[in-house]
Amino acid sequence: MNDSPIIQARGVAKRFGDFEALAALDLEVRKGQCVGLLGPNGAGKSTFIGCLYGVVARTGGSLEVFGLDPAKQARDIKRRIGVVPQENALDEGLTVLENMRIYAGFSEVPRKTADPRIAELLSYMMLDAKRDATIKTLSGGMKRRLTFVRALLADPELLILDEPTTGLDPSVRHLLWEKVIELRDKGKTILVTTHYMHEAEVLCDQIVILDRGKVVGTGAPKELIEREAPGFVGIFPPHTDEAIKPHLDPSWVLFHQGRQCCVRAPRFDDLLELQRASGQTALQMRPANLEDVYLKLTGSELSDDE
Ligand SMILES: Nc1ncnc2c1ncn2[C@@H]1O[C@H](COP(=O)(O)OP(=O)(O)OP(=O)(O)O)[C@@H](O)[C@H]1O
Repeated sequence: MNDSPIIQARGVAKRFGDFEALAALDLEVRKGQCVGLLGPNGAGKSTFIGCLYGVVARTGGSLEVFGLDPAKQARDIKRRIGVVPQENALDEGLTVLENMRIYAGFSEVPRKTADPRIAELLSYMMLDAKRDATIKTLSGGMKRRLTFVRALLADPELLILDEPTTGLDPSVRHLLWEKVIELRDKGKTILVTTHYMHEAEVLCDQIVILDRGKVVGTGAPKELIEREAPGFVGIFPPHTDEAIKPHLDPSWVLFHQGRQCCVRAPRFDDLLELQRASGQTALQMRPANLEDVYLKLTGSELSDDE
């Protein structure tokens, strides 16, 4: 069995003039993995996706997708990738079916199989009743569902989802998650960018966190939490820092989320003791999660002495 990686990036760099959008990015994605690429706006996620797809020319490093170089063999790679871009890019004046047919043509789906495949996918995403509706009459959630199944037309080996659920209501988000999990369980390889940490925890078995073009953290969600931000977080109301600070153990971490004052401590009981000693009541106490890791690694977690 060929178990070479689907994506192998070594030291991938991209400069736009003097600006370094990606600096020496290493990433390996194996068949059947769902890998999440996280990072603040401008971290370089879309630039990397562009490099994979051959639309952005990297300026350094080596990159292979299915063992091929996107700088030289983009066409062969594109044929095997399905992309859900940040913007839906549907033709608003045409119907659902017309959009799917046009895309089937781009994706080189043979004419004979295109219509049955389109029918199957519209039904898969519960869009069959909208087959003849014009795109401009669809809701945002329907357009996103259509963009999602459009990416599946050629039954791609690798699916790239660029912020697939941004701005969607929770019911559509959950539907898309269900479908991504189904595809992952069937052995599809998936690369997803997202700003939703919970989405990354639900979908991804590996996470890569980028900040200003550099990898700042990588691992399975649970591993990352254990390594970077273990324990429990108490979220206290604004302006409670002064009351809390004298009661902190040096090993605990004080940081801010907006104006709220947060404390991460190893044990839940530590937070109960902190409440008692400081006379402050936490708004919420919860196990640390990927958001805590993200805030720490991308520099948003301000420690006491910063
Ligand atoms: N064609 C370009 N010319 C100059 N700079 C660019 C170009 N494309 C991207 N950049 C810059 O490269 C950096 C990385 O951008 P990129 O779109 O990859 O970030 P991102 O992580 O995808 O952000 P977002 O979450 O907002 O989509 C940004 O500072 C962006 O302004």
